[in-house]
Amino acid sequence: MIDSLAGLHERARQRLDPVHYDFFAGGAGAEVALAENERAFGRLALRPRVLRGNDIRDLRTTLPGARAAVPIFVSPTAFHRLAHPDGELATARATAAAGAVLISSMAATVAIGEVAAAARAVDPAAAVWFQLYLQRDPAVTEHLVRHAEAAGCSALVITVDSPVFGHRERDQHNGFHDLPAGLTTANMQDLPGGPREIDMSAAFTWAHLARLRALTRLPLLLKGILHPADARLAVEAGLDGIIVSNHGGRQLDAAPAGIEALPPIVSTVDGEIPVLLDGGVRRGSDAVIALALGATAIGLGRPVLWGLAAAGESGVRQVLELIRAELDHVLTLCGASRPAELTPDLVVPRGCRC
Ligand SMILES: Cc1cc2nc3c(=O)[nH]c(=O)nc-3n(C[C@H](O)[C@H](O)[C@H](O)COP(=O)(O)O)c2cc1C
Ligand SMILES: O=C(O)C(=O)c1ccccc1
Repeated sequence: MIDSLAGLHERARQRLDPVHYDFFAGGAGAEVALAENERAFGRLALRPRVLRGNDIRDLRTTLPGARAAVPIFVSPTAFHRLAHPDGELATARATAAAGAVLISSMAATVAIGEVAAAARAVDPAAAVWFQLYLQRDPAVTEHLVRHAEAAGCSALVITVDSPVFGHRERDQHNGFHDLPAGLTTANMQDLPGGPREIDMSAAFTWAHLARLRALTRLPLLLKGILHPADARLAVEAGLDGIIVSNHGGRQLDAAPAGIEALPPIVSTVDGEIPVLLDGGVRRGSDAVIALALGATAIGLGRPVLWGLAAAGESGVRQVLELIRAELDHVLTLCGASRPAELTPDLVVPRGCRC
């Protein structure tokens, strides 16, 4: 039986240590950006087309380093072994089974080599991307890149919305700072000079990104873009894609919702590179709205964590299958056969005369 996302969320809440639940669920500051991610979808309506002969549908989507069965990616999230003992291995198997793209976090509790191998054991063509924050010590950044390459990752995702770590008041109140004994940030253990902490820095510029560009032939995507001027700079810098995201409301609390930031970015990028989106996608209708506004694929952060905490690999499979089935259903109701047929005129503000 497949649960609703709300059912899986509730089961996850019951099973998780409340401190770890708060770490997964929480956002920065007053959690305005977190709430707005979901609310902003609620302010948009889909204006469907009819009589389009769309009884056969095709959700396949081409992305940098990935031919996905669905326009869905698992957003990078830290510490999956806090949610379930199988951690990122379970997430990798379920994501590969769904034909979605996995973005594995540098803050994973399983090393990228094992994560990618678990995905490929399910589907040899499974796409796994590696997410990293540029590290102040360039030797550490380079090692992470080489580990991702050796693991067979097909793209790198550089998260650029975290010059400093967001202020998470729930974590401060709960005193949550470190992983419990027995869990480690596995990607940070086998590095020059021994284990390192994940390091964030406000000193990075586009010049550092150019150096990374010269370091690897893997496709590079930037995650955490909200301003169209930065999207344009990403195109000019030769990036292979961008992910529009406010980091699930965990960084700048005054940030707009990803879905609100998307349209001007899609205009500026003008089809030159794919524009992906995450934040607040909870329903197939949210996914279709984002695709219609020009996203090539949508990401799921917390829903995957709820599935994982509720029922391990099976729970993540359920989450991905729920969103896929709803996406297909809403696509049908909107008169489209393929994500690429969705156009911005299908999306209108709720409460408008249309
Ligand atoms: C518990 C948690 C950990 C996260 N860890 C990372 C991370 O390591 N790297 C990263 O780029 N984004 C991280 N994010 C942000 C997600 O990639 C994503 O942008 C966000 O969760 C999407 O919003 P959603 O949770 O509403 O789907 C994290 C988010 C959560 C909830
Ligand atoms: O990025 C995050 O939101 C996050 O929670 C995290 C936690 C530990 C290390 C890196 C990121």
